[in-house]
Parts: sequence; structure tokens; C-alpha cells
Amino acid sequence: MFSRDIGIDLGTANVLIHVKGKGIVLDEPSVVAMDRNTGKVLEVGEAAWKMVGRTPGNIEAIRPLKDGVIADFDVTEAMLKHFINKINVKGMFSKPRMLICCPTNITKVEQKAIKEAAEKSGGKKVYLEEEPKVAAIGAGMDIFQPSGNMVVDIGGGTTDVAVLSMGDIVTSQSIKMAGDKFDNEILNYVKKEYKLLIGERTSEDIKIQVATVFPGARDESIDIRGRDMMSGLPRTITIKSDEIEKALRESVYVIVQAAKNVLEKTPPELSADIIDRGVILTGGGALLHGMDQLLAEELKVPVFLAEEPMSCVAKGTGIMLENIDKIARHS
Ligand SMILES: Nc1ncnc2c1ncn2[C@@H]1O[C@H](COP(=O)(O)OP(=O)(O)OP(=O)(O)O)[C@@H](O)[C@H]1O
Repeated sequence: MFSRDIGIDLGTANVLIHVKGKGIVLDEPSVVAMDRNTGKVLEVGEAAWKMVGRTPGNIEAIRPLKDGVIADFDVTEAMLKHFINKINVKGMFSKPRMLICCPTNITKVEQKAIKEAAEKSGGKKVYLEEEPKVAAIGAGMDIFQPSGNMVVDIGGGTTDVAVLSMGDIVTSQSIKMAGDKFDNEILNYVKKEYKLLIGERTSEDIKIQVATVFPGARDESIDIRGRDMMSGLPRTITIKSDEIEKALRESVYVIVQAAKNVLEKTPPELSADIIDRGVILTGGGALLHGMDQLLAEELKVPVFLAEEPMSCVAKGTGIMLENIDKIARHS
């Protein structure tokens, strides 16, 4: 028996698994549906995501990762086990080595929790890598040269901003401001302005279908349904792009400021490289309409959206797995 090494992007919103030699074999939401009374796991991933906001009292749809770290250890472990069983690496091969991506500023205790969950899920040896580094590699950057590369990885729970050179992070910042917070801002806006309660799935739909963060860059509208706070009855309203741009402005500027902070701490030679090469945006949150335009205007450097931004980390783990023996020797 030989083992297939696997790379895992253990995200707040989505889990992607890359198997060496096969590519990305799993891409599912990080959600687990559980029976509140018995603690039994009912559904995981896509099937559980469909239940969010629609469960009866005894069933709970849980997102075990919050802000990019493990909020519920047991449920994370159950989710990882389920996904690893699903891809069936254990059935055909001996225990795999695992390369797992995590945000830059998690504590030692959190790192240990992630490692333990992976080991219990069948990992022979588990290595952790910092997310922005892997995202940059997955986006096609050659971070191993002595020149500056800047990546802004906007996920569901965290945004990681990093400048990399010679294979390592030179300056970075990780903030708990990303896709989930945008959804929340939209939800609060609709509640405040329209006295309408909507679910997180609806606010994500609004974000994807009509939102923009660059004033005047998009002119769409969407009809959404929710529960009227006064009458308690269902009601439909129409929301437009410019409203959402205003609702998201403050949150988006937290990301702009983090990128500015990182640039301010970057050694001048590397800053010069970034002017030439530009900044790469990765992660699902980078798909937010106008994000590239806004960052380019604010940072005064070219900004590019990576190809398939949501799979950059998983692709990056694939590239790193090619050198896993080197990583193993160094850890
Ligand atoms: N077209 C889109 N426009 C705006 N946001 C989007 C779009 N598509 C996906 N997203 C958002 O991307 C986020 C998920 O991105 P991703 O899968 O990269 O995060 P993650 O890796 O799970 O999170 P983290 O890195 O914080 O752990 C969600 O908030 C989702 O709503």
C-alpha cells in the first residue's frame, strides 16, 4: 500500500481537498447539521448547507469554524472525518500525510486543535501552512525569488494580507473581516432600512448578485423575500447595487486599511517590486464586485483578481505537496 498525500483548505465557508496526482476532489461548504437532542451528525457539507435557516427546533446547522479558526472542535473533527471518508483515501491507501492551510495569526493552541482534529480524522502526519503563502503559490506567483509579491486573500471569516519574498512572509496582517461580515452588514441594512428580517443565505445572494464596493460600478437590482418585522408576514422588496455599496463601505475599508498597513511596513525594495508586479486577490471574498478596482485606486498599485480565486489555496497545497518531503524535513 502507498499513501496519497492530501492538501486541505480548511475554510470558514468552504473545505476543499486536493489529492496528490488527482487534483481537487472535494469542494463543499463547512456546515454540519446535527440533532440537538442526541448530538448525532445528520448531514455534512452541501446537504447541511441547504438546511441553514430552515431547520426545525431539534436540528441545528452548525458552522464549526468561525473567523478562520475552530470554534467547535468536536464538530470540526466530525466534518473532517466525513470529508476524508468521502474521498476514500483511507480505503485504497495507507494513512495519508496532510497539509492543512490556516490563517497567519492563529494561536499555538488553535494550531494544535487543527492538527489533532486532522490526526483523529486519519492523517498520518499533519503539516500546517499559512494560508496567504499557499494562496499566492496557487495563484501562480513565484514567491521563492528574492522579490516582493503581495497577496490579499479574502475568505469567509478572515482576510489575510501578506508580502512574500524568498518563500516566506515578510510582512502580514490577518483580520476577522471577510465575506461573512459582509453578509451580516447586508442583513442589518435590510433590517434597519426596510424593517425586514432575512436569512444569511438571502444576504449572501444579494452580495453575489447585486453588490458592488466601487461606487457607480454596478447597477443591478434584486427582489428579495423576508419576514416583515411589524406584521410578521412575508414581504418582498427590491434592493439596488448602490444601497449595498453604502452598506458595505465601512467594512470594506477595514480591508483597505489592512492592505495599507502591510504596505507601510514593507521594506522599500520590495515595495518597488509590488508596483511592478501588482497585488493578487484570492479567496471567494475577492469576487465581491469592484474589490479589485477599489483596492487599485486606494493602494495606487495594479491589482489583479486570481484565476478561480476560491480554489487558489487548494491548488497551492497541490503544488506544495510535490515538495512535501522537503517540508517534512524542515518541520
Ligand atoms: N461572486 C461572489 N461575490 C462576492 N462574494 C463571494 C462570491 N462568491 C463567493 N463569495 C464569498 O466568498 C466567501 C467564501 O470564500 P472562501 O471559500 O475562499 O472562504 P474560506 O476559505 O472558506 O474562508 P477563510 O479563508 O476565512 O477560512 C463567502 O463569504 C462567499 O459568500
